Amino acid sequence: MAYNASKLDEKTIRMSRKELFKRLFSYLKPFKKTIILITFVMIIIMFVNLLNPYILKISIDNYIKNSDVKGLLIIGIIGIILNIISSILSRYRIVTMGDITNKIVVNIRHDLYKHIQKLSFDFFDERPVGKILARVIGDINSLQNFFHSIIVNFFPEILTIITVTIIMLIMNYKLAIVTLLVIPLLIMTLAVIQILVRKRWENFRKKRSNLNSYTHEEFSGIKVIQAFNAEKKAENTFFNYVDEMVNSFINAVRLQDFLDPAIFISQGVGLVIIYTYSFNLIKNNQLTIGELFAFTWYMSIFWRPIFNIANFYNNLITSFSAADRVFEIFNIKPSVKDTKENKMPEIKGEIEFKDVNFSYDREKKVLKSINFKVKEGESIALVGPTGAGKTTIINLLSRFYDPSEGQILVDGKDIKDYSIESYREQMGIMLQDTFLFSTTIKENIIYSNPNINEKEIVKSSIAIGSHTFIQNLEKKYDTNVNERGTRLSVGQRQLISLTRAMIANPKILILDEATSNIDTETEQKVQQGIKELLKNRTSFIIAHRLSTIRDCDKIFYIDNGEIEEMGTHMQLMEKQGKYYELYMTQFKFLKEGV
Ligand SMILES: Nc1ncnc2c1ncn2[C@@H]1O[C@H](COP(=O)(O)OP(=O)(O)OP(=O)(O)O)[C@@H](O)[C@H]1O
Repeated sequence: MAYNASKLDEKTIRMSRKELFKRLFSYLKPFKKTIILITFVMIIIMFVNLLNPYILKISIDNYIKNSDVKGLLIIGIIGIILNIISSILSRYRIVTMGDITNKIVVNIRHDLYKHIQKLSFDFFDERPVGKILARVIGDINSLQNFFHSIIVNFFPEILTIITVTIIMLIMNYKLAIVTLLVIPLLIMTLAVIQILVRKRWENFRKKRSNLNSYTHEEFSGIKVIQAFNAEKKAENTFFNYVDEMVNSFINAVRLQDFLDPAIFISQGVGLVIIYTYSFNLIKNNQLTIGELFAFTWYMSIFWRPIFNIANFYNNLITSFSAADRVFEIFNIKPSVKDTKENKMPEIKGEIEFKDVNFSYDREKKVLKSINFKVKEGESIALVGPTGAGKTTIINLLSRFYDPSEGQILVDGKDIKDYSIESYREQMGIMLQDTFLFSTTIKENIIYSNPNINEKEIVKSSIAIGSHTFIQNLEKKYDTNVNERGTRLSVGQRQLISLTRAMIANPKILILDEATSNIDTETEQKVQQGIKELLKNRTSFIIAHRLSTIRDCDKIFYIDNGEIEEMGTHMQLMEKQGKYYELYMTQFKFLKEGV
């Protein structure tokens, strides 16, 4: 838990190779037919490639040796035609494979995006957004190499190695066996490098993810950095992250660079063995010159796929750590379980919390035995000190989290038993963090109800009090608000966000500090609008300014995760308890302030 910091390396859970391959290969299934066609094309290409040395052998042993120019010409033309066909097919194969690998990567990214969207708040609590981005973008891009290598290189190369080995064995089995002697040594070297390198690539990905997360956070908080003249400090931290990433990269690459020399040495040793051994065979007439030329050509055809497979192997090792990171997220199930098939019927609005306990981190209890029942259409205010648990009650009612213990009933039904979508579409939620998207005001308002018409938008905006300032903007409702709505003042953002919640026409309305940043004069107007819109809906309002919630049907005073007092404003004032104290403090403060 609680891993949400750029500098903390993520813990990745390694999957077994079998499981990884199973998951990766499942993405090849939709392209089965094209892959079969491509494999067929590849076999033709391979056949032509393997024929070339044989054509050379015939040319030398049959035509050059006997000075048969006509025969040489014919076999030359056949060779050229075959190679032209092979080149055309090669081009087709490369273009088609590129297309397939791109599509596969799009599919994985799409699936991952859809999956992450369904994950519950605790998933996002536990990791910085930058680290999620690193997986959705960087790690998935690395998988493209894997698929490209596996389809473009791996299968045809394996096929080539097998066929060339058979040809070499048929041509001269003694020479072939001698040639293959170096292979076990090579495989052992590759295996050792693989074991060591995988860990280093894993480390590189973690460092890259940290850098991603830090950069994302720094640019999001650039105003704070500039306000506190902290550019230099931020820059130094940034370069530390870059250094860590570069070092981890060099560490991995250094080890991986042993792969190529290992292959070169094996190939060199193989050639020396062939020439030494074939010298005696030719002397004893057990091998012709043409056969030797053809054999060495086959040898080079044999080593080319080994090089390519080693490259593929490189990709595979780097892709394993990327795949681990991608599929690890796929394995995370939303902690808030969705009962998709069970649609929530139309909500009337009776809400009951039955012995609800909750903890974000399974350690510290944030809500303790919360019990209350609210009638249909009532407005409830949640008040109390900072960190008391007010937003947490709203989070549970909105099903952003599920209670650790107890039940939340709406119209007598446990909300856990119904689909989240069918439940939330009957709610209007305005969160404390008024988040606007970088699009127009209109798009932001209709986010909760895309089918609403212009007239309704204006009507709601007038009721909430956002219409006047929107009319004064250069493009009115079509004005772009910039990322997170920075084009608007904080109060204006709240008004837009409030209009968005209202436009959802919800049965349950939740307003968390809806008017905390709006000036007193506008607020009075907004209060009137809110009052209108609260009619016929059950609503929960969190407010620190108590003047705004005096008229609510019930007020809950929350402290330290418990409901300490409950009643109307008048009842709680008469009781002269904690609510009374808070109210009087604010009242006195305002009076003195005035
Ligand atoms: N995502 C989270 N992960 C862990 N702890 C959390 C999380 N959100 C809130 N908390 C903790 O839960 C407690 C209750 O927080 P909550 O946001 O419900 O308080 P609040 O009454 O709404 O406060 P405020 O009036 O300041 O908004 C606090 O101690 C807070 O630190």
